[in-house]
Amino acid sequence: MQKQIKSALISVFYKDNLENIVKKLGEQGVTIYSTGGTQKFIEDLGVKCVAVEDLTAYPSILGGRVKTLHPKVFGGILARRDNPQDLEQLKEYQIPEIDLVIVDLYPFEETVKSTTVEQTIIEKIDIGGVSLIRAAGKNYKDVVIVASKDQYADLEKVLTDNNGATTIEDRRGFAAKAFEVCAHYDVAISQYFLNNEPGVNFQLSVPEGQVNRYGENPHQRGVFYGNLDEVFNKLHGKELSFNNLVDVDAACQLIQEFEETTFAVIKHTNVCGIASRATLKEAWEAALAGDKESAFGGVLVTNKVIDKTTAASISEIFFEILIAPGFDADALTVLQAKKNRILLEQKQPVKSKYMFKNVLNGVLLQDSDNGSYKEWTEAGARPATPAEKSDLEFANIVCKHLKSNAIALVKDKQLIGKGCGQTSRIDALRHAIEKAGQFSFDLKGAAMASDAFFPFNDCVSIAHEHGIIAVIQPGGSMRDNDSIEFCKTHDMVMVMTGMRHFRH
Ligand SMILES: NC(=O)c1ncn([C@@H]2O[C@H](COP(=O)(O)O)[C@@H](O)[C@H]2O)c1NC=O
Repeated sequence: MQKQIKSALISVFYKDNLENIVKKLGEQGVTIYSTGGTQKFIEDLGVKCVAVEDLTAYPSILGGRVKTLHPKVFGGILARRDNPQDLEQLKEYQIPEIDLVIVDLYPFEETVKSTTVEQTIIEKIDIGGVSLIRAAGKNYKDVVIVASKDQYADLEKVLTDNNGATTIEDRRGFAAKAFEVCAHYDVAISQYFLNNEPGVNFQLSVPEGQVNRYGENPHQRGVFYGNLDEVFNKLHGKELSFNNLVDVDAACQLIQEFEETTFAVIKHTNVCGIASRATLKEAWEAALAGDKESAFGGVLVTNKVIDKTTAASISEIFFEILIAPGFDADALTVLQAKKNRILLEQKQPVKSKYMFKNVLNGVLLQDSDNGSYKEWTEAGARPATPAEKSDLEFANIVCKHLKSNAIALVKDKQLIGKGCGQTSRIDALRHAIEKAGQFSFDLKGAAMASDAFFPFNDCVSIAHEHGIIAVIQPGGSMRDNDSIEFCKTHDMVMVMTGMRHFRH
């Protein structure tokens, strides 16, 4: 049923972009009630407006903490227009009906970001505004609720297209958004009180959901809740897909572990090629050489600005996405020659405090795996040489970013073989060795990382057969000694970090 707006209560924090609405309401003869600052804004536009204090016959008190919280306001919003007793009571207490409520809440989240002064933050917890939104949302059958400045344009459209009349579908739509606004607002407040730690309930409210073309597969829906623009400037290419976003995240998480000039190639969240070198072009070539076959259609990432020479070399292969902290202008020209590539300039690191996973009828939450060991224990035949040490450290980081069970084989800061997502560690090693063989890498003198301990000495024994001389692993198996003894008697280095990096 169409309903004409005859009266409105407006109480907004941000007044910008409200002019047209106020003027339209004025032209349409709508009675407007308003609070202090908003009232002044409306009157300055030359539109008539009734002060809420005049409606309630009560002043704004406690420095504005109580201004709209009054039965004369809430009665007019909550009264069911098809309920004779409600209407009778409105008459009895001289309460006018309110058909439209426009609120923009105190900016709580922005305030938390801009100050640590508790009192300033607490004062930005809106009480009256949220109550108005809830009341109008509850009575959506009769009342239109505009709960945020983000909806001014939608209201303006209704006022223009329909001359101030709304359908029940319009009002229900506004109500749905209204409760979303309140829920998000309350989650932000509770996160503040919880110091951003997980509470008793699982609470997360991420605004700005962007619908992906589809989910992991075309028959699945997908939505990204987050703000890509905060992290990247998209310099070229189409919209990122659901799977692209997953890979981009994996790529960023990996590359930010490296300070030296490093290039990596990611496929299905796993790193298939990575190398650190003196120059970017060398790093790129060494990363690609690690597994040229898998690199096809991959996500490429580096921690240095892309120069023209490297861009020309990268351009020779087919890739989906290239992420870098910057692109030289001439490099960009080279890379933009093909339209189907996505080029992302990364503005800031990807920081994620927690990870979530839906399981059974709930959600698992854990800290992100930002941990790294303090000091390793030498447990093999001899201490690692500086070159072995750097390869072991490199391999350990790479392994942390591979799906379990994972093994990474590294030589001269280049990934030369990896096995991941395997159901046994020994299979992961076999696969890593096969990959190294496929691209003719000599494993003699290579370093091996394992994401978790070795339950038997089979892995170190196979590694030894292929010339691998240094091993990094967390340790912690009941039979650690079997692997340790093997290394000791076969002149192999073994270091134990005490920190496992499963990635299920
Ligand atoms: N206390 C109240 O009764 C109350 N009623 C409305 N507000 C808020 O006051 C603000 C508008 O105030 P003003 O019109 O004075 O600029 C809005 O953000 C609105 O959400 C209130 N403020 C906080 O709760």
